[in-house]
Amino acid sequence: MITVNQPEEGTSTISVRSVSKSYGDVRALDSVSLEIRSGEIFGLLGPNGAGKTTLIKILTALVPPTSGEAFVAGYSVTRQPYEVKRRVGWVAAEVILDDDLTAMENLWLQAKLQNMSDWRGYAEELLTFFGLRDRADSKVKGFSTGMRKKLEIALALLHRPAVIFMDEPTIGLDPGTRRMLWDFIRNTNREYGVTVLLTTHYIEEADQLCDRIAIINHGKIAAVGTPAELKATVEGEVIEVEMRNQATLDGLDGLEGIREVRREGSKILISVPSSSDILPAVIESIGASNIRRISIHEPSLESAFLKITGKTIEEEESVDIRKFYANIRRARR
Ligand SMILES: Nc1ncnc2c1ncn2[C@@H]1O[C@H](COP(=O)(O)OP(=O)(O)OP(=O)(O)O)[C@@H](O)[C@H]1O
Repeated sequence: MITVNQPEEGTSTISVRSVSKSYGDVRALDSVSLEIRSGEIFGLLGPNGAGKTTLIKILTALVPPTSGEAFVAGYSVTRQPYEVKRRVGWVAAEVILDDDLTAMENLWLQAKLQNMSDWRGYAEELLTFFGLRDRADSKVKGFSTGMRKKLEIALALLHRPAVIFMDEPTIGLDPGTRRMLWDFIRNTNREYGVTVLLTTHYIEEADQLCDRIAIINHGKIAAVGTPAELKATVEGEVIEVEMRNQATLDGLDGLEGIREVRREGSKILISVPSSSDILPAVIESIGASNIRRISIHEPSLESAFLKITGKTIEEEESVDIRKFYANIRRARR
Protein backbone atom coordinates (compact mmCIF):
# COMPACT_ATOMS: atom_id res chain seq x y z
CA MET A 1 0.00 0.00 0.00
CA ILE A 2 1.21 3.51 -0.83
CA THR A 3 0.79 5.73 2.22
CA VAL A 4 1.87 9.34 2.32
CA ASN A 5 1.57 11.76 5.19
CA GLN A 6 -0.96 9.94 7.38
CA PRO A 7 -2.08 11.71 10.57
CA GLU A 8 -1.31 10.16 13.92
CA GLU A 9 -3.92 7.80 15.32
CA GLY A 10 -6.14 9.63 17.81
CA THR A 11 -5.73 13.14 16.27
CA SER A 12 -8.34 12.56 13.58
CA THR A 13 -12.05 13.22 13.16
CA ILE A 14 -12.43 9.81 11.54
CA SER A 15 -10.34 6.88 12.66
CA VAL A 16 -10.82 3.49 11.01
CA ARG A 17 -8.91 0.66 12.64
CA SER A 18 -8.63 -2.74 10.92
CA VAL A 19 -12.26 -2.70 9.81
CA SER A 20 -13.55 -5.71 7.86
CA LYS A 21 -17.06 -6.30 6.60
CA SER A 22 -18.44 -9.47 5.05
CA TYR A 23 -21.83 -10.01 3.47
CA GLY A 24 -22.06 -13.82 3.47
CA ASP A 25 -19.12 -14.94 1.33
CA VAL A 26 -18.46 -11.44 -0.04
CA ARG A 27 -15.65 -9.64 1.77
CA ALA A 28 -16.66 -6.03 1.08
CA LEU A 29 -13.94 -4.55 3.33
CA ASP A 30 -10.71 -6.28 4.28
CA SER A 31 -8.85 -4.86 7.28
CA VAL A 32 -9.15 -1.20 6.35
CA SER A 33 -7.29 1.40 8.45
CA LEU A 34 -7.57 5.12 7.75
CA GLU A 35 -7.14 8.42 9.60
CA ILE A 36 -8.99 11.52 8.37
CA ARG A 37 -8.13 14.93 9.84
CA SER A 38 -10.62 17.48 11.05
CA GLY A 39 -11.52 19.90 8.25
CA GLU A 40 -10.27 17.73 5.39
CA ILE A 41 -12.11 17.04 2.16
CA PHE A 42 -11.26 13.37 1.76
CA GLY A 43 -12.14 11.29 -1.29
CA LEU A 44 -12.68 7.54 -1.63
CA LEU A 45 -11.97 6.55 -5.21
CA GLY A 46 -12.35 3.04 -6.54
CA PRO A 47 -13.96 0.69 -9.05
CA ASN A 48 -17.53 -0.59 -8.71
CA GLY A 49 -17.90 -2.96 -5.78
CA ALA A 50 -14.60 -1.85 -4.19
CA GLY A 51 -16.26 -1.22 -0.80
CA LYS A 52 -16.63 2.59 -0.76
CA THR A 53 -20.34 2.68 0.14
CA THR A 54 -19.88 -0.06 2.73
CA LEU A 55 -17.20 2.03 4.46
CA ILE A 56 -19.50 5.07 4.51
CA LYS A 57 -22.36 2.97 5.90
CA ILE A 58 -20.10 1.76 8.71
CA LEU A 59 -18.93 5.31 9.47
CA THR A 60 -22.52 6.57 9.61
CA ALA A 61 -23.38 3.68 11.98
CA LEU A 62 -25.89 2.26 9.49
CA VAL A 63 -24.22 -1.16 9.35
CA PRO A 64 -21.82 -2.62 11.93
CA PRO A 65 -18.37 -3.87 10.90
CA THR A 66 -17.79 -7.64 11.07
CA SER A 67 -14.54 -6.89 12.91
CA GLY A 68 -12.39 -3.89 13.77
CA GLU A 69 -13.44 -0.53 15.15
CA ALA A 70 -14.05 2.98 13.84
CA PHE A 71 -14.45 6.34 15.56
CA VAL A 72 -16.22 9.42 14.24
CA ALA A 73 -15.78 12.70 16.13
CA GLY A 74 -14.39 10.60 18.98
CA TYR A 75 -17.37 8.21 19.21
CA SER A 76 -17.30 4.49 18.50
CA VAL A 77 -19.53 3.36 15.62
CA THR A 78 -20.14 0.03 17.35
CA ARG A 79 -20.59 1.13 20.97
CA GLN A 80 -22.00 4.67 20.51
CA PRO A 81 -23.95 4.53 17.21
CA TYR A 82 -26.51 7.11 18.40
CA GLU A 83 -23.76 9.65 19.25
CA VAL A 84 -22.17 9.01 15.84
CA LYS A 85 -25.49 9.52 14.01
CA ARG A 86 -26.00 12.86 15.78
CA ARG A 87 -22.64 14.10 14.51
CA VAL A 88 -22.78 13.05 10.88
CA GLY A 89 -24.73 14.22 7.86
CA TRP A 90 -25.24 12.02 4.82
CA VAL A 91 -25.80 13.07 1.22
CA ALA A 92 -26.79 9.77 -0.38
CA ALA A 93 -26.51 8.83 -4.05
CA GLU A 94 -30.23 8.07 -3.93
CA VAL A 95 -32.83 10.81 -4.14
CA ILE A 96 -34.05 11.67 -0.65
CA LEU A 97 -36.11 14.85 -1.15
CA ASP A 98 -39.89 14.86 -1.04
CA ASP A 99 -40.96 16.35 -4.40
CA ASP A 100 -44.38 17.39 -3.12
CA LEU A 101 -42.96 19.52 -0.30
CA THR A 102 -41.31 22.93 -0.60
CA ALA A 103 -37.60 23.45 0.13
CA MET A 104 -38.43 24.82 3.60
CA GLU A 105 -40.86 21.94 4.29
CA ASN A 106 -38.12 19.45 3.40
CA LEU A 107 -35.88 21.22 5.93
CA TRP A 108 -38.73 21.11 8.48
CA LEU A 109 -39.05 17.35 7.92
CA GLN A 110 -35.32 16.92 8.40
CA ALA A 111 -35.49 18.97 11.63
CA LYS A 112 -38.28 16.67 12.88
CA LEU A 113 -36.22 13.58 12.02
CA GLN A 114 -33.27 15.07 13.90
CA ASN A 115 -35.52 16.04 16.83
CA MET A 116 -34.55 19.71 16.52
CA SER A 117 -36.73 22.49 17.91
CA ASP A 118 -34.72 25.62 17.09
CA TRP A 119 -33.95 25.12 13.43
CA ARG A 120 -35.71 27.77 11.29
CA GLY A 121 -33.08 30.55 11.53
CA TYR A 122 -30.30 28.17 10.57
CA ALA A 123 -32.43 26.69 7.77
CA GLU A 124 -32.88 30.19 6.33
CA GLU A 125 -29.13 30.82 6.59
CA LEU A 126 -28.42 27.57 4.74
CA LEU A 127 -30.96 28.37 2.00
CA THR A 128 -29.27 31.77 1.55
CA PHE A 129 -25.82 30.16 1.48
CA PHE A 130 -26.91 27.73 -1.25
CA GLY A 131 -28.66 30.44 -3.29
CA LEU A 132 -32.12 28.95 -2.67
CA ARG A 133 -33.61 31.59 -0.34
CA ASP A 134 -36.07 32.92 -2.94
CA ARG A 135 -37.20 29.32 -3.70
CA ALA A 136 -37.82 28.45 -0.02
CA ASP A 137 -41.58 28.14 -0.59
CA SER A 138 -41.41 26.48 -4.03
CA LYS A 139 -42.15 22.77 -4.37
CA VAL A 140 -39.01 20.72 -4.98
CA LYS A 141 -40.79 19.11 -7.97
CA GLY A 142 -39.77 22.10 -10.13
CA PHE A 143 -36.10 22.19 -9.03
CA SER A 144 -33.16 21.48 -11.36
CA THR A 145 -30.83 18.60 -10.43
CA GLY A 146 -28.19 21.11 -9.23
CA MET A 147 -30.72 22.86 -6.96
CA ARG A 148 -31.84 19.50 -5.57
CA LYS A 149 -28.29 18.51 -4.75
CA LYS A 150 -27.68 21.83 -2.99
CA LEU A 151 -30.86 21.35 -0.95
CA GLU A 152 -29.76 17.80 -0.06
CA ILE A 153 -26.44 19.21 1.24
CA ALA A 154 -28.35 21.88 3.21
CA LEU A 155 -30.49 19.10 4.76
CA ALA A 156 -27.38 17.16 5.73
CA LEU A 157 -25.90 20.28 7.40
CA LEU A 158 -29.02 21.30 9.35
CA HIS A 159 -28.13 19.53 12.61
CA ARG A 160 -24.57 20.97 12.43
CA PRO A 161 -22.67 17.70 11.97
CA ALA A 162 -18.92 17.44 12.46
CA VAL A 163 -18.63 15.24 9.36
CA ILE A 164 -20.64 15.14 6.17
CA PHE A 165 -20.56 12.02 4.00
CA MET A 166 -21.34 12.35 0.32
CA ASP A 167 -21.87 9.24 -1.79
CA GLU A 168 -21.28 10.18 -5.45
CA PRO A 169 -22.42 13.80 -4.89
CA THR A 170 -22.31 14.83 -8.56
CA ILE A 171 -23.14 11.61 -10.40
CA GLY A 172 -25.36 12.08 -13.44
CA LEU A 173 -24.95 15.90 -13.40
CA ASP A 174 -23.71 17.84 -16.42
CA PRO A 175 -20.11 19.13 -16.17
CA GLY A 176 -21.18 22.76 -15.53
CA THR A 177 -23.45 21.83 -12.61
CA ARG A 178 -20.77 19.48 -11.30
CA ARG A 179 -18.21 22.31 -11.18
CA MET A 180 -20.71 24.63 -9.51
CA LEU A 181 -21.28 21.97 -6.83
CA TRP A 182 -17.53 21.58 -6.28
CA ASP A 183 -17.46 25.28 -5.36
CA PHE A 184 -20.35 24.80 -2.94
CA ILE A 185 -18.77 21.72 -1.35
CA ARG A 186 -15.45 23.59 -0.95
CA ASN A 187 -17.20 26.66 0.50
CA THR A 188 -19.32 24.50 2.82
CA ASN A 189 -16.15 22.86 4.10
CA ARG A 190 -14.53 26.27 4.76
CA GLU A 191 -17.57 28.20 6.00
CA TYR A 192 -18.95 25.52 8.34
CA GLY A 193 -15.64 23.86 9.25
CA VAL A 194 -17.15 20.49 8.46
CA THR A 195 -15.01 17.49 7.51
CA VAL A 196 -16.15 16.04 4.18
CA LEU A 197 -15.75 12.42 3.14
CA LEU A 198 -16.98 11.68 -0.36
CA THR A 199 -16.97 8.80 -2.80
CA THR A 200 -16.61 9.46 -6.48
CA HIS A 201 -16.01 7.83 -9.84
CA TYR A 202 -14.91 11.12 -11.36
CA ILE A 203 -11.15 11.37 -11.32
CA GLU A 204 -11.26 15.13 -11.97
CA GLU A 205 -13.61 15.57 -9.02
CA ALA A 206 -11.17 13.81 -6.70
CA ASP A 207 -8.25 15.75 -8.16
CA GLN A 208 -9.87 19.20 -7.96
CA LEU A 209 -11.85 18.88 -4.76
CA CYS A 210 -10.07 16.58 -2.34
CA ASP A 211 -7.24 17.45 0.05
CA ARG A 212 -6.42 13.73 0.23
CA ILE A 213 -7.64 10.61 -1.51
CA ALA A 214 -7.72 6.91 -0.71
CA ILE A 215 -7.85 4.55 -3.66
CA ILE A 216 -9.79 1.50 -2.57
CA ASN A 217 -9.72 -1.77 -4.49
CA HIS A 218 -11.20 -5.19 -3.63
CA GLY A 219 -12.06 -4.00 -0.11
CA LYS A 220 -8.53 -2.81 0.68
CA ILE A 221 -6.94 0.64 0.78
CA ALA A 222 -4.43 0.51 -2.06
CA ALA A 223 -3.05 4.05 -1.74
CA VAL A 224 -3.54 7.20 0.38
CA GLY A 225 -2.18 10.69 -0.24
CA THR A 226 -2.83 14.14 -1.68
CA PRO A 227 -3.64 14.12 -5.41
CA ALA A 228 -0.11 15.45 -6.08
CA GLU A 229 1.51 12.84 -3.85
CA LEU A 230 -0.38 9.99 -5.49
CA LYS A 231 0.56 11.17 -8.96
CA ALA A 232 4.20 11.52 -7.97
CA THR A 233 4.35 8.19 -6.16
CA VAL A 234 2.84 6.11 -8.89
CA GLU A 235 4.45 7.58 -11.95
CA GLY A 236 7.02 10.17 -12.98
CA GLU A 237 6.90 12.13 -16.21
CA VAL A 238 7.48 10.89 -19.72
CA ILE A 239 9.44 12.98 -22.21
CA GLU A 240 8.25 12.12 -25.70
CA VAL A 241 10.78 13.01 -28.38
CA GLU A 242 9.83 12.88 -32.04
CA MET A 243 13.03 12.35 -34.04
CA ARG A 244 14.02 13.69 -37.46
CA ASN A 245 16.40 10.80 -38.03
CA GLN A 246 17.79 7.69 -36.36
CA ALA A 247 20.27 9.45 -34.08
CA THR A 248 22.19 7.34 -31.61
CA LEU A 249 20.81 7.40 -28.07
CA ASP A 250 23.89 6.09 -26.32
CA GLY A 251 24.45 9.39 -24.51
CA LEU A 252 21.11 9.08 -22.70
CA ASP A 253 22.24 6.00 -20.79
CA GLY A 254 24.86 8.00 -18.93
CA LEU A 255 22.42 10.68 -17.72
CA GLU A 256 21.50 10.57 -14.06
CA GLY A 257 17.75 10.40 -13.27
CA ILE A 258 16.59 8.52 -16.39
CA ARG A 259 14.44 5.53 -15.46
CA GLU A 260 13.79 4.03 -18.87
CA VAL A 261 14.32 4.79 -22.57
CA ARG A 262 11.94 3.17 -25.06
CA ARG A 263 11.84 3.51 -28.84
CA GLU A 264 8.36 3.57 -30.44
CA GLY A 265 8.86 3.99 -34.22
CA SER A 266 10.17 7.51 -34.82
CA LYS A 267 9.51 8.45 -31.19
CA ILE A 268 11.54 7.96 -28.06
CA LEU A 269 9.81 7.76 -24.69
CA ILE A 270 12.04 8.71 -21.78
CA SER A 271 10.69 8.05 -18.26
CA VAL A 272 12.01 10.44 -15.62
CA PRO A 273 10.92 11.41 -12.10
CA SER A 274 10.64 15.07 -13.18
CA SER A 275 11.34 16.54 -16.61
CA SER A 276 12.24 20.10 -15.62
CA ASP A 277 15.73 19.32 -14.26
CA ILE A 278 16.80 16.86 -16.92
CA LEU A 279 15.31 18.29 -20.13
CA PRO A 280 18.28 20.49 -21.20
CA ALA A 281 20.68 17.54 -20.78
CA VAL A 282 18.35 15.25 -22.78
CA ILE A 283 18.17 17.75 -25.67
CA GLU A 284 21.92 18.20 -25.64
CA SER A 285 22.51 14.47 -25.56
CA ILE A 286 20.21 13.69 -28.50
CA GLY A 287 21.24 16.81 -30.41
CA ALA A 288 18.73 19.62 -31.02
CA SER A 289 19.02 19.25 -34.81
CA ASN A 290 17.86 15.59 -34.58
CA ILE A 291 14.63 16.54 -32.78
CA ARG A 292 11.38 17.40 -34.58
CA ARG A 293 9.14 17.87 -31.49
CA ILE A 294 9.16 17.32 -27.70
CA SER A 295 6.14 16.78 -25.46
CA ILE A 296 6.02 16.24 -21.72
CA HIS A 297 3.40 13.91 -20.21
CA GLU A 298 2.81 14.83 -16.60
CA PRO A 299 1.74 12.20 -14.11
CA SER A 300 -2.02 12.05 -13.72
CA LEU A 301 -4.38 10.62 -11.17
CA GLU A 302 -5.88 8.62 -14.01
CA SER A 303 -2.59 6.82 -14.64
CA ALA A 304 -2.22 6.27 -10.88
CA PHE A 305 -5.71 4.77 -10.71
CA LEU A 306 -4.98 2.56 -13.72
CA LYS A 307 -1.74 1.32 -12.25
CA ILE A 308 -3.27 0.58 -8.84
CA THR A 309 -6.63 -0.92 -9.85
CA GLY A 310 -5.82 -2.19 -13.36
CA LYS A 311 -8.92 -0.37 -14.63
CA THR A 312 -9.51 2.96 -16.29
CA ILE A 313 -11.97 5.22 -14.54
CA GLU A 314 -13.98 5.66 -17.79
CA GLU A 315 -14.87 1.94 -17.84
CA GLU A 316 -16.30 2.41 -14.39
CA GLU A 317 -18.26 5.55 -15.10
CA SER A 318 -20.49 4.08 -17.79
CA VAL A 319 -21.52 1.26 -15.49
CA ASP A 320 -22.32 3.64 -12.70
CA ILE A 321 -24.52 5.98 -14.71
CA ARG A 322 -26.82 3.00 -15.28
CA LYS A 323 -26.89 2.37 -11.53
CA PHE A 324 -27.69 6.05 -10.93
CA TYR A 325 -30.75 5.97 -13.20
CA ALA A 326 -31.86 2.68 -11.62
CA ASN A 327 -31.71 4.42 -8.23
CA ILE A 328 -33.80 7.32 -9.52
CA ARG A 329 -36.44 4.91 -10.85
CA ARG A 330 -36.47 2.98 -7.57
CA ALA A 331 -36.85 6.22 -5.56
CA ARG A 332 -39.79 7.37 -7.67
CA ARG A 333 -41.73 4.13 -7.37
N1 LIG B 1 -26.28 -5.50 1.53
C1 LIG B 1 -25.40 -6.23 0.82
N2 LIG B 1 -25.56 -7.56 0.71
C2 LIG B 1 -24.68 -8.31 0.03
N3 LIG B 1 -23.58 -7.83 -0.60
C3 LIG B 1 -23.38 -6.51 -0.53
C4 LIG B 1 -24.28 -5.63 0.17
N4 LIG B 1 -23.81 -4.38 0.07
C5 LIG B 1 -22.68 -4.45 -0.68
N5 LIG B 1 -22.42 -5.72 -1.03
C6 LIG B 1 -21.26 -6.19 -1.81
O1 LIG B 1 -20.10 -5.70 -1.18
C7 LIG B 1 -19.14 -5.28 -2.13
C8 LIG B 1 -18.80 -3.80 -1.91
O2 LIG B 1 -19.96 -3.03 -2.24
P1 LIG B 1 -20.02 -1.44 -2.10
O3 LIG B 1 -21.40 -1.01 -2.47
O4 LIG B 1 -19.50 -1.05 -0.78
O5 LIG B 1 -18.97 -1.00 -3.21
P2 LIG B 1 -18.76 0.44 -3.87
O6 LIG B 1 -17.30 0.64 -3.94
O7 LIG B 1 -19.56 1.46 -3.16
O8 LIG B 1 -19.33 0.17 -5.33
P3 LIG B 1 -20.09 1.18 -6.32
O9 LIG B 1 -19.05 2.09 -6.82
O10 LIG B 1 -20.61 0.26 -7.36
O11 LIG B 1 -21.17 1.86 -5.51
C9 LIG B 1 -19.74 -5.59 -3.50
O12 LIG B 1 -19.27 -6.85 -3.91
C10 LIG B 1 -21.23 -5.63 -3.21
O13 LIG B 1 -21.89 -6.47 -4.13
